[in-house]
Amino acid sequence: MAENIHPIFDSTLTRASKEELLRQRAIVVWMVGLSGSGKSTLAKGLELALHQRGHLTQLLDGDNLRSGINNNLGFSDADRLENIRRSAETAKLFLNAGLVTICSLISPTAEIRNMAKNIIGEADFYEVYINAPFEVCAQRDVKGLYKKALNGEIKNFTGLDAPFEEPQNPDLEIRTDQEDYAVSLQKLLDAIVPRITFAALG
Ligand SMILES: Nc1ncnc2c1ncn2[C@@H]1O[C@H](COP(=O)(O)OS(=O)(=O)O)[C@@H](OP(=O)(O)O)[C@H]1O
Ligand SMILES: Nc1ncnc2c1ncn2[C@@H]1O[C@H](COP(=O)(O)OP(=O)(O)O)[C@@H](O)[C@H]1O
Repeated sequence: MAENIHPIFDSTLTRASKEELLRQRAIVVWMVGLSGSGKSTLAKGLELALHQRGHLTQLLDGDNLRSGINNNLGFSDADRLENIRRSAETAKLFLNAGLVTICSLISPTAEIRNMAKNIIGEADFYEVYINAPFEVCAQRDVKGLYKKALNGEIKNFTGLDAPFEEPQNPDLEIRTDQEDYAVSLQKLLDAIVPRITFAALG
């Protein structure tokens, strides 16, 4: 626990000043779902579509974060909790810089997602459940991980021998087993664009 620290607080240059500069409202879009459900594909697509509409964005994807800031973490419960804690703290930095911040991490338990929501703040946390059943993800097996996990070559694999608790009350649910990429992306855009559209006050 950090002691004897005194964070600076600048009341002149606020997040609102930065949002005004960027002509957008900042938000954290937190995508939850099994490996292979479509998080990274949709996160990338959403980021590009928003960029093309003139928004400044930042994508934080689990695999990428685990290649850098989280590269000392594995897939135990404790490491996943720390992985999400650091990822949420990182997202909060981008949020406070006024960016539309898109996070795509499995985030497998209610405890983990609540922690992320508490770090970021409920008002700025938009949870999207990218839902595809385990069997569909295993069939897709984009990275060959399901085959390895089912052969016992990977331990603590989400949905197999590590838990995945479905979000009970997400802000948005996308069924990637029932709708194609274009439909899924459009649903995301319909939900997010109004929330980041800048409307000058007064
Ligand atoms: N055991 C196990 N279980 C699940 N996933 C595994 C595992 N080992 C490696 N991978 C790869 O790690 C990516 C998930 O990392 P995350 O940081 O999103 O996971 S978590 O939120 O901490 O649970 C995940 O990426 P996605 O497929 O994009 O979800 C995998 O590429
Ligand atoms: N509606 C959809 N949205 C996103 N991806 C989809 C959809 N339908 C099928 N897919 C496919 O599912 C796979 C998802 O892989 P990926 O985005 O890497 O998942 P994750 O990041 O959750 O592990 C891709 O091969 C993608 O083409």
